[in-house]
Amino acid sequence: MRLQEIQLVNFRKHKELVFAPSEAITVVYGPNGSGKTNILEAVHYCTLARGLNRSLDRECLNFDAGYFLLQGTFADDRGIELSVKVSYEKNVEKKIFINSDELKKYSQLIGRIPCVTFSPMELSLVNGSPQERRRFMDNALSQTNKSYLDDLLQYRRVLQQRNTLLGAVNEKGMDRDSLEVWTEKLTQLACSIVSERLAFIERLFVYIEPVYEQLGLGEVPGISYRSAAGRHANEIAPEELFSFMMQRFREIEHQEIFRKQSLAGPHRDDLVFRFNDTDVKKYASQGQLRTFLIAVKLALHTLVSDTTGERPLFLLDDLFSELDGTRIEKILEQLEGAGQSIITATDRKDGSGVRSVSIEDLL
Ligand SMILES: Nc1ncnc2c1ncn2[C@@H]1O[C@H](COP(=O)(O)OP(=O)(O)OP(=O)(O)O)[C@@H](O)[C@H]1O
Repeated sequence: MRLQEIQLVNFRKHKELVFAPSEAITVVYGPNGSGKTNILEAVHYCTLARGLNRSLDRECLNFDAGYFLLQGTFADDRGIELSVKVSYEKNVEKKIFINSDELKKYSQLIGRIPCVTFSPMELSLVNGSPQERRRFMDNALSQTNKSYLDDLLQYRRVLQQRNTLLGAVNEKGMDRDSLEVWTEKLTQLACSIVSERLAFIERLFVYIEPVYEQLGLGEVPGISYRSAAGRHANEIAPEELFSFMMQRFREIEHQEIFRKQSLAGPHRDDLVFRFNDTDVKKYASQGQLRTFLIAVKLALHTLVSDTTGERPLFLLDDLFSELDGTRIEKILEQLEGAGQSIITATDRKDGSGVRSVSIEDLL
């Protein structure tokens, strides 16, 4: 998948801007605060119906404007074009159109234009809270697996119902039989989510290893799933997962009623990233942390590409900072074979397959 052209009207800093990247690597360079990330964010809107780093629609509206409009033209690897329009008016829900047809739900856009991002804010995936890592798995899986997204949305609804019920048992002494029904429902969905996540992590690791090998830095990555259900879920046979989780819920029922919330399940699970057999979060340097995140994203890019048959768009914000020259060259070498990448940086970068575009020339 590649972006042919995008037009921005009243989006963030840009009143009007047209950007047409090259088919391989484009580096958009310029001073801090000149609006480079704003362009990546606009592309991200057209692929995932939202801005980068969970920004709100109204935050993306230019300070002096009452609406913003984005129009992107994409072409898949077979050359079939797809146009996406996102329009937002102050205090009104945004509208998204694919080839002029308005989408009923934003989730209909997910997966149509596969996209992988790297942004310094995403370093929290490696060194931040478990929620960030769960979000990473959920976003990645939702792009490639529609039934995962359905299960996840249903799981969230059931979780809410069960938490309400736990509250009712606690406060009003409600009968626990109905709790058992909701525990079963929750466990069924939890099992499919955890199984999909485990398979995803296993596959992702298969892709991370060669990325690190090609980087040739002598650093060895590792990744594992940590289940709030007690022990490493990847040690449990899939057919035993349901009874294992049900048993776990029985064990913690008193605690759950006391706290009025569900204390086990995929909404509490985590990932552990390792590096040379130590926890990345605790021992990696800034540059190593960034390299780890980039390696995860390069691996994800290949995984999505192999799963969907379509090479995702690669959006990389502020890619080069805190990386030494060797790391930058090695990463660019890997991006060369990855389809279209759009990178932002403060300085121009020249090299094979790389086109540098000054932000000033776009304004
Ligand atoms: N809604 C908005 N309306 C107008 N200007 C905005 C809006 N949101 C952000 N900006 C401006 O956009 C600029 C930031 O743009 P952006 O993050 O794209 O910069 P950048 O070139 O990527 O910078 P850096 O190199 O520091 O990452 C800031 O000057 C900010 O004030």
